[in-house]
Amino acid sequence: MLVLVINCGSSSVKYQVRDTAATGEDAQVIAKGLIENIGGAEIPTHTEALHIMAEALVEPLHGKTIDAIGHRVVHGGEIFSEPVIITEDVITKIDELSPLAPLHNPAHVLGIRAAQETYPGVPMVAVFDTAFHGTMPAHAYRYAVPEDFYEQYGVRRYGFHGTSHDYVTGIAADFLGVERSEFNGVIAHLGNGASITAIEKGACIDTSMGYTPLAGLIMGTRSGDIDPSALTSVMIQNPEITAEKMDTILNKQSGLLAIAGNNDMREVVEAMEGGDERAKLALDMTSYRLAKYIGGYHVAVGGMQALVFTAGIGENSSQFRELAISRLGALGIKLDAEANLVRGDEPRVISTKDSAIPVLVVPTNEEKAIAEATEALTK
Ligand SMILES: Nc1ncnc2c1ncn2[C@@H]1O[C@H](COP(=O)(O)OP(=O)(O)O)[C@@H](O)[C@H]1O
Ligand SMILES: CC(=O)OP(=O)(O)O
Ligand SMILES: [Mg+2]
Repeated sequence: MLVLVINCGSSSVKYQVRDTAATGEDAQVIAKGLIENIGGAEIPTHTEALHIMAEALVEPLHGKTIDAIGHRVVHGGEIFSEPVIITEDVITKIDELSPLAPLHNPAHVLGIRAAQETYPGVPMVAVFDTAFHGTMPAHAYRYAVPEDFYEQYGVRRYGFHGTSHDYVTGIAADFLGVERSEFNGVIAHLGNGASITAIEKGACIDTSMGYTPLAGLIMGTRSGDIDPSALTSVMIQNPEITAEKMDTILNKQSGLLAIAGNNDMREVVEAMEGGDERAKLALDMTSYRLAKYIGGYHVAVGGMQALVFTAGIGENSSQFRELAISRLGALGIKLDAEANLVRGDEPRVISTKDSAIPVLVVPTNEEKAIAEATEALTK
């Protein structure tokens, strides 16, 4: 089956056409691309972006047609606990969840509408980042604020990157030769956005992102956890900082960017190695925060059988992994410095044989997971 996977961001569209029947990643990926700067003069809306994508796909498709389209949707609220066929009602609900993911959901709706125009009649599926986290118990997802916040505004922890955490959990259990339903682990998805998930018996019982993808770990441009009173205090002292401005500051002008002056992990590591103090502080803060979460989730899952790194930084930055793992001595975790330098697309162990808990690197593949979910609902 030929599945077009679309990940519509606010100003970009990432896409892949995958042949789910082919064997191996290289054979499955028929075409992929990234269209940026939507909203500018050349590509004013998602409709034009999808036209550009459709044009770019004509040649690699060789006259074959797309059988189904899978859309990554960041927020499914409490409504969607698994992938669904997209209907008018589903689009309305994704739109209604926009206050919970103002950067993401409105773009998804535009992308779905544009895909309907560009590929009329092709069945479409929405795959939600939040869905995998639906198994969290109330003591993990509730916040200790008045009941009304939850009842009226849906204020609770939802969690994100679920497609990745789910996929990586399955691969890690397989790799360790453990039944997924018996697997307890901690998965660190470290990309531009970063989140960590506590896995008990193969399911999510806690995760670091919250009501929005701002919470938890320190990320490229997002602050992660911060005392909310600090923000209200700053806003009271400086009324020019409106709620909208504060939201932008915390999501786009914080994290590594705020402390190190750069949000690209490669460049921050390079700067630290060159003696840059700001870069060093930023990496110390980021790895310390991560290590605290790992310790906490080790307790939450009743003792992890493995710690797993994935996504852009988790898969590629041996330096950042080393910084984080060097803080985990209390858990008896020991890094194998040589294994940590090995690169590749396969799951691998980066801890020593006598490490109390194995540490793995497992490459994620959200597009593959979305294509498979789309196929399952449309074939
Ligand atoms: N070779 C590498 N070494 C260190 N960091 C890397 C490397 N490749 C990518 N990264 C980092 O991965 C992050 C992007 O991760 P990715 O999972 O692609 O994010 P997203 O999907 O959210 O755009 C960036 O911080 C980038 O610096
Ligand atoms: C939900 C989220 O943080 O997504 P991304 O990592 O793609 O920004
Ligand atoms: Mg990502």
